[in-house]
This record gives sequence, C-alpha cells and structure tokens, in this order.
Amino acid sequence: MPVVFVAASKLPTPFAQFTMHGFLDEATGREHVVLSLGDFADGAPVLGRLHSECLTGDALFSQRCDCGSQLEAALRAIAREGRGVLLYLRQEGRGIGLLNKIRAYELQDGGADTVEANERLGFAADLRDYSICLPMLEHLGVKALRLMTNNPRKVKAMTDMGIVVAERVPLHTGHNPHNKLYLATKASKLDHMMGNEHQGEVDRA
Ligand SMILES: Nc1nc2c(ncn2[C@@H]2O[C@H](COP(=O)(O)OP(=O)(O)OP(=O)(O)O)[C@@H](O)[C@H]2O)c(=O)[nH]1
Ligand SMILES: [Zn+2]
Repeated sequence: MPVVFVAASKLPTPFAQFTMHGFLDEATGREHVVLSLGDFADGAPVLGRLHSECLTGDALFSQRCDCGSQLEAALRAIAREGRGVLLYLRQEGRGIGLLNKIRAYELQDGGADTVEANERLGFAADLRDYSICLPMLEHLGVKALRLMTNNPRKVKAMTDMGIVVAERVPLHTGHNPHNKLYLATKASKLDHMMGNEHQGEVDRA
C-alpha cells in the first residue's frame, strides 16, 4: 500500500518558516512529516536529512543519544541555505517503537549495548525501511540529495531506490558523557562514520 500525501501547511520555527507536508503510510498507519524550504525545480541536489523519530531525544531533551541536537542542527543548516528538506520518519527506536525502546534502555542500564539490547528483545539491530521516503521525495520533486548523515545505510538505501546522493554531509553534534558508549557502538556495530570528516560538515550546534 502506498504512502500518500494528505495536506500541507506553513510551519514557522525559530530557524525559518518551513512548509510542512503530511503523509500517511497506508500499510502501517504511520503519519510522516516533511519540512521543506525553497524551490527544487532546477534539479540541483537538495540539502536533506532523513530523521528517524526519537521522542526522548527530539522532544524530551534526552542525552542518551544525539538525535535532538542533530534535528536542530539539520534544520538550522537548511535554514542557513534557504533550501532543503527534512523527512521526519515515524520509525521510533530504529523501528521497534517507543515502549520497546524503553525496554532496550532498561537492558542498557543493566550493561547491554544498544545492539545487544535489541537482540535480547528478539529484534534485529535496525528494523528501519527507507522505501517510504521515495513517494515523499517524488511528491516534492527531489531527485538528488546532499544527505546530512553519518549512517552509510541511509546513503545506500537512497542510491538503491534511484535517488542520487551527490554528497554525504557529516552531522556530528550532541556528543556528551551519557551517549559516549552509544555513539561508539553505532560506529563499531552499525557502521556509522564518526571520524573527523571535514568536507561540508554541518557546524556543531
Ligand atoms: N532500539 C533503539 N533505538 C534507539 C536507541 N537510541 C536511539 N534510538 C533510535 O535510533 C534512531 C536514530 O535515528 P537517526 O537520528 O535517523 O540516526 P541514525 O540512523 O543513527 O543516523 P544519522 O543519520 O547519522 O543520525 C531513532 O529512531 C531513535 O529513537 C537505542 O538504544 N535503541
Ligand atoms: Zn535519539
């Protein structure tokens, strides 16, 4: 079943006034949001972020992860450029949902790392499906991205579905003592690029 566009409105934020596009994934019932800024008609690669929902990091100021800081840095970068898209994907907890993420955090409080915790709960390390992005990008007329991410799986997923990733823009921000092990595990077990890439890097918030 498809991901269908439902409605669009203005969304004023401290960074810029974005246009907010709402989509329904009819297969799962999940409601996704895209914030866009500027015009994409010229076909030039668009500064973009595929941001997976993290209620704890995005809305509740959690320092267990880097999500809230990455969300803000990405919106600031798009605002600075006057052109870009942020897909806010409702794939909480890398796809396991909020309550299972809290179960996973409980196991992490007992010493497991982020991947071991998922596995002990019977889940793969990362259950996200990025195919939902294609209809949203097509709706907006975006064919090529300058993708703000440290996650090579996102780059591969876009390329595999025919979206050109003209550049990967590292997004290193929100590091603190509480998420040190989490970020190290993402680098060692989930292939995240946490090195000191400088090319086109988004400023730390
Ligand atoms: N299962 C699980 N999910 C987590 C944990 N910590 C954070 N998450 C989720 O991980 C996801 C992070 O998504 P993104 O911000 O898109 O980041 P990413 O895949 O790490 O890649 P980047 O683009 O480099 O940020 C969110 O859905 C969070 O809710 C954890 O310990 N366990
Ligand atoms: Zn998070």
